[in-house]
Amino acid sequence: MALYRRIPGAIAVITLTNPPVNALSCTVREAIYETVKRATADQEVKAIVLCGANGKFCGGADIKEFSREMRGPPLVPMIDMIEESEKPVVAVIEGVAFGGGLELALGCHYRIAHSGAQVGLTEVTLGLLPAAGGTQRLPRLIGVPAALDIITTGRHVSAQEAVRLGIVDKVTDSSAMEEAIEFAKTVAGEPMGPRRLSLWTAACPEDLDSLLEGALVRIRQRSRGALAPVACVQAVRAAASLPFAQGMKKEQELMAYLFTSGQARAMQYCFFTQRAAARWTTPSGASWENTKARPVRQAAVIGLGTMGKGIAVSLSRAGIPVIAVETEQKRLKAGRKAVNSMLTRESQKRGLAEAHLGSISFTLDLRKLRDTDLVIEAVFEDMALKKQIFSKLSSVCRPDALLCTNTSGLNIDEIASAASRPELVVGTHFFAPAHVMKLLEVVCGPRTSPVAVATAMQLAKRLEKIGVVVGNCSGFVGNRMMRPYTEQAYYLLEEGARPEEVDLVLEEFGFAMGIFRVMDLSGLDVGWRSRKELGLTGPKLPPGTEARSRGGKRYSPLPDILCESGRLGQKTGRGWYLYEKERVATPDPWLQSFLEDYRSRFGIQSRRVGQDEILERCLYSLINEGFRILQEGIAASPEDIDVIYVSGYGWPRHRGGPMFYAWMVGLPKVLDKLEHYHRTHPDIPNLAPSSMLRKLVARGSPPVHQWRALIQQHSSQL
Ligand SMILES: C[C@H](O)[C@H](C)C(=O)SCCNC(=O)CCNC(=O)[C@H](O)C(C)(C)COP(=O)([O-])OP(=O)([O-])OC[C@H]1O[C@@H](n2cnc3c(N)ncnc32)[C@H](O)[C@@H]1OP(=O)([O-])[O-]
Repeated sequence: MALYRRIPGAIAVITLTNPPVNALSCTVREAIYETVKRATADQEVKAIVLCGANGKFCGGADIKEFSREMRGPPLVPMIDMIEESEKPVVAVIEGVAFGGGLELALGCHYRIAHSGAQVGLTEVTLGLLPAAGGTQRLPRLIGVPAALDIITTGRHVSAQEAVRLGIVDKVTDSSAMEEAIEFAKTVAGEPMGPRRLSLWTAACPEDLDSLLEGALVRIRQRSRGALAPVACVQAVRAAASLPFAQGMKKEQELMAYLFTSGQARAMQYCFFTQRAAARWTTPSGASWENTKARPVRQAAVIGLGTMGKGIAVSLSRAGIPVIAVETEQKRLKAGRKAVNSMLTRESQKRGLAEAHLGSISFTLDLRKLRDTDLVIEAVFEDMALKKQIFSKLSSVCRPDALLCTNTSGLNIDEIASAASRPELVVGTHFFAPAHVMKLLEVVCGPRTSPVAVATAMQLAKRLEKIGVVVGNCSGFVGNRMMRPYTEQAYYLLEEGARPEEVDLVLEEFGFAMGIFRVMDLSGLDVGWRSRKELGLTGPKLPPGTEARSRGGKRYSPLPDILCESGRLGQKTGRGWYLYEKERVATPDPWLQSFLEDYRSRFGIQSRRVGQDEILERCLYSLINEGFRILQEGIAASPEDIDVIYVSGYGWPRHRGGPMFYAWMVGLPKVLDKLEHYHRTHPDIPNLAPSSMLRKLVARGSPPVHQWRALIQQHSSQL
């Protein structure tokens, strides 16, 4: 809908009305055509003001319409009609002007923004490109370099930066509407020719080719294999080198190619599943709709290690006062110093005023937590230590305080058994660095109450994180699926592959980093500690245990041997790679001869391992574990698993997520390959296809959004 009204001063006001974000649905487009025609035809109207209802200008084209047959009037001629108006059209940008919303504003002759507004051509984040003239008008308005950056990244641009770049003509702290109306009166009657961007020429640097080549290099580093950003570069090249009409033709051609691509489907799937994750439910019937979260006015963090520091900064950044607790003065002092410098960097980076930050106090005294609403324990991954802390917290905290643990895989219910109110114990699994990573696994134990889940999910939203509710099992969802993936990587090395070969395949697939480079970055000792905790190596391993078998299952001692020899990754300059120059991984000849010795020691015949096998064994074993997790009800839906992997484990967005990817590849193929690899490696039981996968194939591989209904027939642990 678009409302039309006349106001004094010969002004017509057109208001886009399509909550919640005034998306340019078919109905809205029809209404814009109608109202703009009416205003331009009305002799008494001297200027037009275009705005959006509910404090938002426009969230762009209606993404929900993309999976349906497109109906209604197209956007491009609609925007051309506005641009061709002889009467000035002034856009009032409040809240957001994203994608087609900004393109609509670029068709207007003037743009007035509120200081809190954000603009952007975000289509690339949906696997598309700006296809309503954005790739042609924005470079003409602000020049090729700035437009190239905004279009290829899809980043949100603040009003302050937008006026600096010239995207908007004016920014106001007061009413942008009133400002726009007064402004419209001042330009009424002026010729609009000079304000039509399609008639402008895009300012571009001498060496356009190296600018565009530079952008392509950054795209390859940032999102290897993604089609949309590359198409964006081609469209901007057209803006810099072709007349408007030809440039528009190029834009449309590129959009037609992207619109039906699997990558666009995958990225739009990510858009909606990320939002759906907030609509959590549990089999008990508790859900985001019927369970009220408790207020969190003050929080506490126990332990100022790597995770604790990041969690404290996230809470403070959200304006929540924090009490940070440590056990020793030395660690407290170091923690305080680190947290304060992280906060300073954060507030500078985000332009956050000191006033916005929640205060942080540091203490050795747990009793200071008596009035705290929520405590997050982030100490060493040791069950006994965590239980000790939860027992102490039960005696000092208010009986209704929420007790959260940041464990990355220990049993939530066992930790809860040490607390006087196990129903208020919930897992809040942050990802390193905790003040950067978006994902928060909210882990439910069998006794965790709905109010605890609701409060933790509300906290996730407040911290601008993506909360996903998962059940309680070793490694929860994310880390549990990483285990078979990592094990396969080790087995591939045993059988003849090299770390750089495995990593290349995974990076070509779209991961920013392959598994061996990731392990070297986070430190091989992290996995070593949890294998020791699980008794797979180290002091808990029964003497005489076969080197390459645990409980009748294949086991690779490769990473243990590296750790025992002090090769812990980047932090020791050696791991799976050599790091002579800081952070630059180079293949290590030592590792090559070590692997050859290892294979001959265990009588393993080395062979050339193909790229397909590397990809399939790593990804399909991870996906298979995902099906087991769905089967056991540890995750409520495949969509939740995909959100976890895309927002917490670097799974490339243009691949949708592991479960969506499996469906795109074809479930019968995944099943077939798993059966093949399991036959070849019967000592790796987690290669055996899960019954959920078999069931879905037997049911004709229904689309991902239909799996949930099938899963609910199984038992849920949520
Ligand atoms: C031709 C042209 O070149 C091309 C081709 C295009 O234009 S392509 C389109 C380009 N547009 C975008 O990339 C902007 C996408 N949206 C956002 O970034 C955010 O939504 C937001 C605007 C910053 C608001 O954030 P929010 O946190 O306040 O609320 P929310 O929870 O995110 O959203 C609230 C509800 O609105 C829904 N929604 C948001 N934007 C939508 C859109 N463009 N189309 C359809 N639904 C949309 C969303 O699914 C959710 O629904 P539900 O879950 O409640 O059922």
